[in-house]
Amino acid sequence: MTKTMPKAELHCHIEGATPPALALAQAERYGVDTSAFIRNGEYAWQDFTSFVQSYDATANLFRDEEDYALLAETYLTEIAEAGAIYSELIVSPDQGDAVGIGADAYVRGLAEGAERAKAKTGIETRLLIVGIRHFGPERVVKAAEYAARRPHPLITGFNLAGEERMHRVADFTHAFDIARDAGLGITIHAGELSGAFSVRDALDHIRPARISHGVRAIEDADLVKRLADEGVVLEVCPGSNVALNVFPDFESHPLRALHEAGVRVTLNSDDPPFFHTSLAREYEVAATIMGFSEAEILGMTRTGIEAAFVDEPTRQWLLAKL
Ligand SMILES: Nc1ncnc2[nH]cnc12
Ligand SMILES: [Zn+2]
Repeated sequence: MTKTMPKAELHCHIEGATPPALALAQAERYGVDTSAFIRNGEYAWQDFTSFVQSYDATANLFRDEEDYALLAETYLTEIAEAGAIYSELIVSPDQGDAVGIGADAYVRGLAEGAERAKAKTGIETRLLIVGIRHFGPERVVKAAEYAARRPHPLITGFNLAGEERMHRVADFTHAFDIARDAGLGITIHAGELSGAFSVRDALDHIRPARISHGVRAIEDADLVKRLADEGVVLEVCPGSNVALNVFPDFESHPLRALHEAGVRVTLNSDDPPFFHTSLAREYEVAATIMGFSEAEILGMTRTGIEAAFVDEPTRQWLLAKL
């Protein structure tokens, strides 16, 4: 039912979108043993900590500008062929530093991949700079300062990801102030690994337009009402949440409850092959297991475009495609 529907996503970590076959090809090229993190053609991990280890090992298979161009082009072409018209990729300047090419070459490569995918398929892409929470507040400030320099026109937003159980949201207000003052769109991972308090902290200290996940707000009815009243958009990633055991199964996932409470929700894939999902599968699960109608799903896509970190002419152009 959802196969031919137009799709949009606001939340995908680009290295987390590496198809295992591409990771294996990169590993072969650089002579890397992948047996610790790829088994039988699938990513291997047991919990959030080992997921991050597998994620980082995969990311480190991309070592020059062209590698990052290939990664972005591969992923964006795949989702465009499945109906995606818009994608926001979460990108980490720390990753450019980790592989020794620096943030500028890293971003240039990803942007080149986005341009190639757009030329082939028409998909529109923006890049959101992410600070990594478990690297600590100082490194996150550095990521925000990098984003605030607006090193590439496709960079339109700032996010905070990583281990949510480390530090408190209030430790990152300075980083978000820097990003907000630079005119970037603001979103933050909260209410995924930690509970409703983390979402409330994000609203109180950061005032984000959107929240990455936010689903554990469901633990607090007053907070759900606040999200609805304030029109904060949740980037919901059901497949990721079930894979990481935030909720035991799709039947008990709160997407429908949040939607019925009037919260603005969108469908996203997070780190698709790590969580045995794809943007197309998220749409299909919403239809077949969660029972959303075609009109409701189209409404979530529309919400995604309304909340996208793009200029107004681009937003209107994307909305006209729905
Ligand atoms: N699901 C997730 N939560 C927090 N940080 C992440 N980085 C990549 N995927 C993530
Ligand atoms: Zn995420």
